[in-house]
Amino acid sequence: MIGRLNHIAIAVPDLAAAAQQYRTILGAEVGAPQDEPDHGVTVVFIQLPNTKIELLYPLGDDSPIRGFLDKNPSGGIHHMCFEVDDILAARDRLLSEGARVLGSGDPKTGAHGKPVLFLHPKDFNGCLIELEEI
Ligand SMILES: CC[C@H](C(=O)O)C(=O)SCCNC(=O)CCNC(=O)[C@H](O)C(C)(C)COP(=O)(O)OP(=O)(O)OC[C@H]1O[C@@H](n2cnc3c(N)ncnc32)[C@H](O)[C@@H]1OP(=O)(O)O
Ligand SMILES: [Co+2]
Repeated sequence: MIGRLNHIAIAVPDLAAAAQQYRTILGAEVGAPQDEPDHGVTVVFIQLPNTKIELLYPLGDDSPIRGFLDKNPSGGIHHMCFEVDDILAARDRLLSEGARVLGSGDPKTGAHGKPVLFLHPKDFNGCLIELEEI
């Protein structure tokens, strides 16, 4: 069911500083900040040869990553995103296996304009998993 690793997301306390670090010290190809109000974050994507890094910064008062940054003030790996062919079939299979799908359970449109869902970290060894339909 899960396919390629689409991105690894890192929540950061300073988005501009983190982007600059990846651009200069790590010599990576760094995109421009993208506000995603529907998700409560501003994101910066870093293109790598085999996947992407998604830098995350809270946007708005009820950002879902605010709590994470309060607990991890220096930042940290926030989630992994796997690609799936059919996100509704994936969701239904996960629910039938007892996994929790976060939010309403219906996919939202993610940063790439594709449907995404999130699975509770407590159900997957402490890792927050995002699924993105390709
Ligand atoms: C533009 C879209 C973009 C894209 O790629 O397309 C995105 O990726 S948007 C990314 C931001 N959106 C989300 O993360 C949505 C899903 N996340 C959530 O709904 C929340 O973050 C949630 C429910 C996972 C955690 O919320 P919160 O921290 O406020 O809740 P709790 O404090 O009750 O946490 C419960 C429990 O989970 C642990 N936790 C929280 N976040 C993570 C994490 N990222 N990885 C692993 N574990 C996490 C937290 O420490 C609590 O554990 P406990 O042992 O009970 O303390
Ligand atoms: Co993501």
